[in-house]
Amino acid sequence: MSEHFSAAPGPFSVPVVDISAYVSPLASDAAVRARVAVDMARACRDVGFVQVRGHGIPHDVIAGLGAAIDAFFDQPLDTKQRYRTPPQINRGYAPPHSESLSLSLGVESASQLNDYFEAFNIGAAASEFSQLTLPADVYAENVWPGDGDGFAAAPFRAAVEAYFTAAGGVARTLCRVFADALNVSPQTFTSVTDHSVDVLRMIRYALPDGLAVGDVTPTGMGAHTDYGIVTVLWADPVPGLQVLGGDGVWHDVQPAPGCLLVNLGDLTARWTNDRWRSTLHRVQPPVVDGRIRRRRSAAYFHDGNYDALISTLRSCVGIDGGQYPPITVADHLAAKLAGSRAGVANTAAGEEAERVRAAETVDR
Ligand SMILES: O=C(O)CCC(=O)C(=O)O
Ligand SMILES: [Fe+2]
Repeated sequence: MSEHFSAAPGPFSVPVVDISAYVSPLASDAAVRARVAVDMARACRDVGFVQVRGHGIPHDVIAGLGAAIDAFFDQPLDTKQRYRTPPQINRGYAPPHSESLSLSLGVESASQLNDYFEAFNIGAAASEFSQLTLPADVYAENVWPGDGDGFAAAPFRAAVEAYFTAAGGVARTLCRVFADALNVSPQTFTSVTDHSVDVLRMIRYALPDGLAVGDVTPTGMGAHTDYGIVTVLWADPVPGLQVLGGDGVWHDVQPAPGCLLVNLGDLTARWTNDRWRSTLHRVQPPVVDGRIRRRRSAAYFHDGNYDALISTLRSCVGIDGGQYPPITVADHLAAKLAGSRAGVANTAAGEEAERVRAAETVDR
């Protein structure tokens, strides 16, 4: 049976799904979980973004992350630069313009005012998997900042690690929901995520003082799709994130109160033969009197084991066959990161690049 995978008709909105029945499965009813899975399936099919409520991350862990982000980024640029790593290592400090997200799709950055976000990345390190031999670049060791003027290293690390663990738990819970929503065994996910390439990217959007913006709208982070299985996003509840709807228009999206934003990545789109969407998004914080409103975010990327082979699920192939050849997580991530971090345009993303160009003509 073939299925039509176009966007749902009607106005754009990001559905809210409460996953608490999966966070505490022993205290919940199977019928309630089944309802959650149905709602999740619809959101993944129609939008590719979900407002996730009932995720179970304690308020103080989230508050600790916000304080840690402020503490690190408030330091002088020279101090932050000490924690830079080579572009192929997704760890440590990334100053403004060091990543070009639009190049991950093969679309050149149109302006110097693009990709002005700064980031600090941590991730799953090879030393945490002593029983496995993992590549040292993909599973790079973390670069933790030292004490600085007014910056205390130990509480920063404790807060960031606490959030990393909690967000990883949410990503794994989501995979249990996804398995039910796709009617596949939970092992479909657990078998490719026991040493998942997970990264937390903490981000701050700020324009350099005195920069003349003119009538250009700067883009904090260029249009892109995420690369992996699923992304769990915490963000300040202010405008900036824009999601490309099935209507070809960019829509502003903010986290709803008490919710984390969750979006699917390219590997899930490949797995499901685009039955579920890896949705294009970008960040464009509004400029008021030459200044942008403070915006912080933290994206937890759950990308799967580097050596996992992602082949379209049998139930999603349909009569036309799958459109994606099998690919390892490592090969897929390498092509994407070569674009965003090393400036080599990804030529394998023609369809997404087309959608970005089409939306740009609607924009202006
Ligand atoms: O800052 C945001 O809200 C989104 C960040 C994002 O899309 C990413 O890091 O991939
Ligand atoms: Fe993203």
